[in-house]
Amino acid sequence: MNSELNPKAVIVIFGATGDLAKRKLFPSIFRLYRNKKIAEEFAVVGVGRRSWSDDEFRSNVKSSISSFQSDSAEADEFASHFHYHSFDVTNPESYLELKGLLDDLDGSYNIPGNRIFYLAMAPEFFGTIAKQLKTQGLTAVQGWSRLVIEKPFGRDLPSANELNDEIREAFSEDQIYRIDHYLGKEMVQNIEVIRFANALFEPLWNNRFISNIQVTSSEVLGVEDRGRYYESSGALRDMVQNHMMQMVALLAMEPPIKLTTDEIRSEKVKVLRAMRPIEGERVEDYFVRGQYDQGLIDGKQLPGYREENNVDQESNTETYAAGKIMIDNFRWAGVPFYIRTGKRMETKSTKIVVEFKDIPMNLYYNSQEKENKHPNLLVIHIQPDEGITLHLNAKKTEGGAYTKPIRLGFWNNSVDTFNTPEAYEKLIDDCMRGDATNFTHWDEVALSWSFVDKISKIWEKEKAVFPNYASGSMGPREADELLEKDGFHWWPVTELISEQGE
Ligand SMILES: NC(=O)C1=CN([C@@H]2O[C@H](COP(=O)(O)OP(=O)(O)OC[C@H]3O[C@@H](n4cnc5c(N)ncnc54)[C@H](OP(=O)(O)O)[C@@H]3O)[C@@H](O)[C@H]2O)C=CC1
Ligand SMILES: O=C1O[C@H](COP(=O)(O)O)[C@@H](O)[C@H](O)[C@H]1O
Repeated sequence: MNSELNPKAVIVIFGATGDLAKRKLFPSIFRLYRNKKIAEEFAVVGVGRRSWSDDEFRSNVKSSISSFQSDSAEADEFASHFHYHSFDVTNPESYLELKGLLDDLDGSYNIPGNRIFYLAMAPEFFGTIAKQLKTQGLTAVQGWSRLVIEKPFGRDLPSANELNDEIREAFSEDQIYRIDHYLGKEMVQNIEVIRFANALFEPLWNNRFISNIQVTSSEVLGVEDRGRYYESSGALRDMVQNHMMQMVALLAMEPPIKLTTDEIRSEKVKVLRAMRPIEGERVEDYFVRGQYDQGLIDGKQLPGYREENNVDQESNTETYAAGKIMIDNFRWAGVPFYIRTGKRMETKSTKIVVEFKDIPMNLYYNSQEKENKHPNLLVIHIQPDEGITLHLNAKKTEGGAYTKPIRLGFWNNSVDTFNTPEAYEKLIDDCMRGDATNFTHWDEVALSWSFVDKISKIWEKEKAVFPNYASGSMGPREADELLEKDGFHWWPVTELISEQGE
């Protein structure tokens, strides 16, 4: 792992007048600046078509950080590092002007030619920008050049391949940082630590002791103003292909021989290769889709997906997906990894539940005392609360040989609330330091698309009976049946918390 501390660099944000830049990128850069994680000599160049002046751009930056700073001198100093350059990225001539600006900034901030090109724009522009950056000489610098690419990375394997070929003409794989913001989340990064730094878990982390693993990422928000994008995506492409599969890979991978980018990625790739392909008629046995209907959340009546802006009234797009992933290798043979994700669900929550098998003979359990049986669970709370709870059995105080479930908990929020870095902050920091561990390698992207494409091919061909779950629920009934037929049930995310949690 490369970790150059406090590197000096120019960050060029393509799409700097957009939503992502304002909500995530500027606040993250500000926190890095405040925590002295970037050198004082840094510059940010924003690119967009709008004809903003530097001052207009800087006031947009300042308004994006206003919620966590009140010192206007500090905000002014921070914003003074930001420069705006208006141009249409499809116009090749404009890149030479940008080059001139970057060279000047290198000189005035004493930056040794280190550049991050952050593409916070629609993917149709990624190939063009990458090509122009190379052909117009913006990457021919003394320092390093890195390309950060936002999602979506294609909408299937062929389109992802095409996009990859385009950007690979200008940047090598080790210069490309494909963002999966879940990999920047504190507790997602903690999966490896929980597994590989605890003598308690790793010996049990296999099909002899684990009965199933459940990964839930539920959202209360609907599709909001992203109907156009979402109609051509759906939950499978939007969440499963990237975030859900990455979490499964981290849960299932073998211990890497070293904590280096290549070793970790190589173990994740092996998991993705071992995933049983789900195709043809098997899709309905392994995967369930849903689309939200109207419903009540927090007392508010909300519209169904088909009534949202830019959504077809007969839309066949899924806003919910659940599935059973089987990893056909020695460690995991026979252990289902259940995943589910959806919009307009009961609660916003991302959790992993590792359910352990019962012990060979449980003295405290008989058929009359069914409620006594509580499997051991390890729950990794990813968001909104961050922590771990271990569900065990202890003696019931009221006499008799009865047990009661107890929980041992660790809550990250209560230790480190303010300082827990936001996902984008960590990822920008990693990229500045040249650490690509928490970004996805092309091999991971390709294998995930290959898995997901087989399912979407069937779903696109067969019209679903939608809508099939009410807003404010936990998804369609078929998702419960998916587990019931294996003798399991979803652990309700709202009941897995403790008083310290959500
Ligand atoms: N917003 C979010 O929360 C998330 C976004 N993403 C991804 O990030 C990317 C950006 O999303 P978002 O910020 O929401 O998008 P927006 O639509 O808000 O912003 C698009 C940006 O692209 C610029 N732009 C568009 N066309 C051109 C052009 N021809 N030349 C120069 N600039 C252009 C716009 O500038 P102008 O209007 O001034 O021309 C604007 O700055 C997308 O790939 C999206 O999928 C990923 C995860 C979350
Ligand atoms: O990538 C995406 O993620 C968000 C959910 O992210 P989270 O960090 O809030 O869990 C999702 O809303 C969006 O549709 C998707 O594109």
